[in-house]
Amino acid sequence: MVTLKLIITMNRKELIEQIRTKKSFLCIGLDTDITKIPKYLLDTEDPVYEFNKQIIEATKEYCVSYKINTAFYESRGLAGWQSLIRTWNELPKDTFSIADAKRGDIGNTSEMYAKAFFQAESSGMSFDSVTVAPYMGADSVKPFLKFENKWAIVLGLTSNEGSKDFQFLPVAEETMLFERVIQTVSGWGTNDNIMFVVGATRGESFLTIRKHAPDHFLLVPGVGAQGGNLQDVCKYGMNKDCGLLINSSRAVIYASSGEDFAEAAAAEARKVQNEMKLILESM
Ligand SMILES: O=C(O)c1cc(=O)[nH]c(=O)n1[C@@H]1O[C@H](COP(=O)(O)O)[C@@H](O)[C@H]1O
Repeated sequence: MVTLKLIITMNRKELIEQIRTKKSFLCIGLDTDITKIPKYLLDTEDPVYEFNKQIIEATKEYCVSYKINTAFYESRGLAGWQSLIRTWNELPKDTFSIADAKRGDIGNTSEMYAKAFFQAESSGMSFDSVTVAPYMGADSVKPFLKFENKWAIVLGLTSNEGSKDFQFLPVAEETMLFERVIQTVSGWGTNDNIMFVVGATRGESFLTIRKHAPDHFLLVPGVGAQGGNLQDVCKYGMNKDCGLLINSSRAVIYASSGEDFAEAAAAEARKVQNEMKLILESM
């Protein structure tokens, strides 16, 4: 039985304050694969939760956000959902929480997905935000925007190779599909309840994205294991409020496969935070 924590949401102003206070815009991804965690943890009741708890404790001063990729939990059935709920419960109040579930369906189904990640009374979890795929259009995204103080983080331009299959297709003269997505989705909500995912591997495209979404926060995965460049992302993607949450998952949480995994994760997070501090100071 999991005891629910007091639910406190984080709005845009509070997120910006956290970035200024911690001098960090790092989001740590808890993509916790049970086959990759140190073997000694497998003797505990909930190894994935135990791993996450130690990672969170060791890294919380260096980041402003945690992103839990739900696939790593859903793939383990009931035990995985329990690890997910317990981990959500451990997330510090001063961090912005992201359920990276990439949901989106017809309206009444999207509403159920929103309840699954936002409404603790029904699901046991209340994340600040959930990642949403926009392919099914307005009625699939808007249900996520009906929840007060909650955010939809909509896929804009993704970091993977396959992003070239559709996202760069021209839909009008000098307009690519990802641009149309960002222009249109921006009109469905505000920069207080919509962010966009933009892959760090797309450094050159941040200028284009900022033309369409100058004030929105961007969630930027792809630094670390996928090789995206932090300096380039900041150069082209930052706005006056910082406007970026940079995610790193594997490079932080698997910095060591030994019993020192939490200290190694802290050292990696500190290294990225130090770089971010210098960038913020030079803004
Ligand atoms: O929405 C995402 O978070 C996401 C979008 C994207 O374009 N690329 C991408 O890598 N992600 C996620 O970001 C994380 C990246 O993990 P690392 O490559 O290990 O840092 C994973 O959870 C991915 O699912």
